[in-house]
Amino acid sequence: MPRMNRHNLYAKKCNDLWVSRSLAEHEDWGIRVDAVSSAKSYCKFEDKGCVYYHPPSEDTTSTPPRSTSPAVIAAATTSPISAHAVNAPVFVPKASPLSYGSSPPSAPVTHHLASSSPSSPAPPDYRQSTEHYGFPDGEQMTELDAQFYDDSQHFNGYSAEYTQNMEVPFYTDPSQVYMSEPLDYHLYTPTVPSAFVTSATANHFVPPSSALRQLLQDRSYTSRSVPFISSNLPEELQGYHTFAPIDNPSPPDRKKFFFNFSSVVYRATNSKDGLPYVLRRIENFRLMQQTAFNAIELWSQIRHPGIVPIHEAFTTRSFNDNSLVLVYSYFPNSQTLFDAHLKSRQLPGLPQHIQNGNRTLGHSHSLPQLPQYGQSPSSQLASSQSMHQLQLGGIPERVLWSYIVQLASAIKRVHESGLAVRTIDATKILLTGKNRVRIGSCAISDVLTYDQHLDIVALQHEDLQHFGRLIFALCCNNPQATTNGNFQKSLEIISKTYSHDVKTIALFLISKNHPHKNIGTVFEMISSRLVTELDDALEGMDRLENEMLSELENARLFRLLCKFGFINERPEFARDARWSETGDRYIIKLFRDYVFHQIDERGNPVTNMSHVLTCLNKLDAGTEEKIMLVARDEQSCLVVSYKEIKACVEAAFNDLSRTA
Ligand SMILES: Nc1ncnc2c1ncn2[C@@H]1O[C@H](COP(=O)(O)OP(=O)(O)OP(=O)(O)O)[C@@H](O)[C@H]1O
Repeated sequence: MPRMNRHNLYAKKCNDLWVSRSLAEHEDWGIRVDAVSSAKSYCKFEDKGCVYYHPPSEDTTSTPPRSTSPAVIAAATTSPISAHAVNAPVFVPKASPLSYGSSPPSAPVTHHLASSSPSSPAPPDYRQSTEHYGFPDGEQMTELDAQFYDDSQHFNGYSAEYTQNMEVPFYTDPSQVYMSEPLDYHLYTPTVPSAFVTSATANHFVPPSSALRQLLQDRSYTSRSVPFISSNLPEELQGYHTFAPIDNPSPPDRKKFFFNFSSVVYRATNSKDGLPYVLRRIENFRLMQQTAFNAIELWSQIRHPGIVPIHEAFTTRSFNDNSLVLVYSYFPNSQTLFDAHLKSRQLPGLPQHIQNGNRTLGHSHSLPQLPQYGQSPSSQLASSQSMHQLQLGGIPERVLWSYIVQLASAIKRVHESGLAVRTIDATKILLTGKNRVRIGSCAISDVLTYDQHLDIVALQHEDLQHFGRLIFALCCNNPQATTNGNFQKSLEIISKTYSHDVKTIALFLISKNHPHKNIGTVFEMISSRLVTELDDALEGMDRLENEMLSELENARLFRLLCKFGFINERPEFARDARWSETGDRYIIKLFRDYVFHQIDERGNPVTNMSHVLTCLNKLDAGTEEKIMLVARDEQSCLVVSYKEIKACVEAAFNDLSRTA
């Protein structure tokens, strides 16, 4: 004997518009019904032991003559349940052991739940009094009910894109009768109309919605990935544990950026806050005086969107040498500008993952890779000028100006703090998001040269020169664009492929003895570009706000699910039927079954997220819509509104909270 359809969404009445359903049900029971020939069908086994309810025969007087027209059959078997059809009386199980409770998703009600107010002193035991909520045979839907069910025609505030994704029917066969549950706009936080903030197109700083989610997933995956634990690394060091090297080249390729000291970068987790950090270790450096760390104090006060924040520094012998370790914020999946723009072009033909060398952490290999942050998305290829710039190996001018503005702003902050950056180099500037750059490895040079008493103005001049060299390198796709006799050729490339303003600012920055050379003058020169940058940044902010708005729903539903988790099946009340099986809690239990434990006509679990989302949102909004909840023994059912269930959930939760 097949399993009973305990929470079937359809009324199982062997008549009328339920013909396709009843046919299936009969087949379930091994009884063939071969006489379905009209919209007003009949059951051939009505008088031969059919287990289903058959309405009284007076109905048949108004039955139109049977038609054998295929069109009529199709209409009868494929049309979704209509408002009128829902009006038909719902099967109320009598004493027969073979009768099944049935619950359409929303049932017309004329009998209301007497009282489910959380404040009622003694909630009724609904299991004992459910007859009141059944439908007497032949009861008709009121005009009000009909209007109510016509609600499905109302405006659906969700975008077509969303509903397409979410409204997956419960059953695979679309011809089956299923009352769709439109997502009602007032149950949700309305999103900003796409005419104002489009989420499908890329902003200069924010990729399209789907790519943004993927990007964040990838970052989160990288942050949480369990690193390969090397036996050479300390297990614990100054409150950091789980060390993993990030993308460090093997010794022969390793450059000595910091005054002939080589450095290694690790990711490690801080025991205090549990967050991942980047630890840059300067190998074989012996710090002689504590005063060298004064620079760290100054740098740690600088908070700027264009600078990787430094947190602390310490010396250690845990790596079997004298090492200096500086701790920075971790930006998962970031790349250096060198890796993003210069390295890949230097080795044409080699796949990126090979060019990336022995990358250990930093990019999630097992997840599909997004286009690299800095590499040109199609929107950046729009102009033929950008195309030309890319063909020649440089980066699109819009991206270049974005980098110039961000880096200039970061340099300005540092110079105004009386410091010099000293790490303006493609290998030390990180691309941490779409067209977002941050200067990394700050403060190291200051610690390493703490005893040299260098002239800060000269160092700031040097910063600007390095800035100019970086622009040349990015435009010409050549890290040595200004050295080794390449300067004239590089200048020609810039003149041909970029605007006059790029050439002017690049030349100004690398010039040696310009009388007014400082970061303030740089800003005067690039002022016209700031507006575009600001506009794009603000537009990106709107986009992100909009993305966040759609996530607000998650919090609502999560809170609801938590409450269900607290209330349902509490072990300490397992034997206390008065608590868990009566009143509010009983309704909540049945509602939980209604939401999560639906089964289809074959007895298979229905795992339709759309149904769950719709129900939970209606519950959270506390709508007046009524649903029929069927007891697990299928001997009784309740008709309650979402509003009443909401009150039950609140009451039960408050009840628990009070005793907590
Ligand atoms: N704060 C950070 N967050 C995330 N990743 C970082 C951070 N700082 C550096 N990295 C990553 O660590 C890796 C190594 O950085 P490093 O500065 O050593 O680059 P490099 O190109 O190997 O330079 P060098 O040749 O000087 O060692 C780079 O892939 C970089 O993206």
